[in-house]
Amino acid sequence: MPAAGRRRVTRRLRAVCPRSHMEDEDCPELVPIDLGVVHDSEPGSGRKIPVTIITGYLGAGKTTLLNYILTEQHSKRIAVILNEFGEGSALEKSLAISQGGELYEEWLELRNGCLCCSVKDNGVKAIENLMQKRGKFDYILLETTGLADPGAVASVFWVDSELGSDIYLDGIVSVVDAKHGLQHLTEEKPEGLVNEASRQVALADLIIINKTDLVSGEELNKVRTSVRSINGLVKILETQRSRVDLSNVLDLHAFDSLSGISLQKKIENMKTTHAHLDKGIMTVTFEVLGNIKEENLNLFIQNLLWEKNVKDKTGRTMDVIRLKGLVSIQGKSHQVIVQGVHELYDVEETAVTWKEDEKRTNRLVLIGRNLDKEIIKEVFIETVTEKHENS
Ligand SMILES: Nc1nc2c(ncn2[C@@H]2O[C@H](COP(=O)(O)OP(=O)(O)OP(=O)(O)O)[C@@H](O)[C@H]2O)c(=O)[nH]1
Ligand SMILES: [Zn+2]
Repeated sequence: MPAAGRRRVTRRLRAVCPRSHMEDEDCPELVPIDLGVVHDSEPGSGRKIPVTIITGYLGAGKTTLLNYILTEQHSKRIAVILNEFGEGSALEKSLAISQGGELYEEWLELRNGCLCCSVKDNGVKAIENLMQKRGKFDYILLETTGLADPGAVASVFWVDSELGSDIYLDGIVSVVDAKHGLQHLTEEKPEGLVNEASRQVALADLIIINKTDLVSGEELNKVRTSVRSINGLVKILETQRSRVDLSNVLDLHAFDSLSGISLQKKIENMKTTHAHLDKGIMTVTFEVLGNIKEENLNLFIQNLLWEKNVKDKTGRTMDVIRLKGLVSIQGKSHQVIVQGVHELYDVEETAVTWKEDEKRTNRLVLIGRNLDKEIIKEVFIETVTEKHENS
């Protein structure tokens, strides 16, 4: 039984991948090839290690950002995981650990290769095992390949807190190339697939538009507008050589209840969505007053993310990539935050209480395709006001 007021729902059979080794319970082991000095592993410290995913299209400036963080941040022992973590085939992973401005690289062997899908929790386990051998890191930075879907990688790390993992997902940072970003974002994929660049922007908690030295103010404006039209919630920074104030990148707590306060501000400041010309990804937000039941909220989210039976006017399935919300659950004095990535979602109480004179309300933000705000809002109202019997 999940602890009261805290619930992570994962539907593993659906949420993972079509491969056949789902039954395989073997844990891949990250093996440090050079077993050098073993550091204190601070037993029993109970401290959880944040993981920041750094994504962005080919050549956007991800590695430049990583290197910048490693040179700027001396006080933390940062582990950097490079290359195709989370993708199927590679047997070796390079893992670089930085300490005191020096970088140690290690090659890691994955015994049974696949870190994605079935082994998703084991991927985290592998890092935990390594920390046991090598001492704890303070922070983990993970660079995905330019064509990766960060949602899949995020799912690996957004693990059930009840599993007692040492690691938590802190945030997703996407680097966008100021010069070529627009071209990547508008690229048409066959069969109406979402292009990778848009997906990376949709999932991001922070966007860094990099290489601003290569574009005019007007071009930069276009990229910014395009990014904003996809993700109405994300913070956008503009950089050269990915030089960014690190407090904007690290410790975002974008996936836990601590983000409740900043989420509220962001939702309040969000401009109402403007009409969209393209059929790409966009952000919609709506608000419904009153208290709702948690079971009805679950039903709403599951219809959207799992059953995918919410359609737009023309019968197309609404495809939600990212979901965030602050809701008011009946009988709970605290605001509740809802988070979703692909088919995983989480409902968690925040530290913020509803004030006595405050109107109880539910605000949701959805990022995805074929989203029709009016229809979603209607479906939400229907679902939360309907009487669902307890069996
Ligand atoms: N002009 C300019 N070049 C930059 C800037 N930032 C990075 N670069 C260059 O762009 C190239 C790609 O940068 P990387 O950091 O390797 O990009 P990446 O996203 O890690 O690339 P992949 O891992 O290959 O997808 C390098 O040659 C960088 O030196 C910038 O702000 N301006
Ligand atoms: Zn790179």
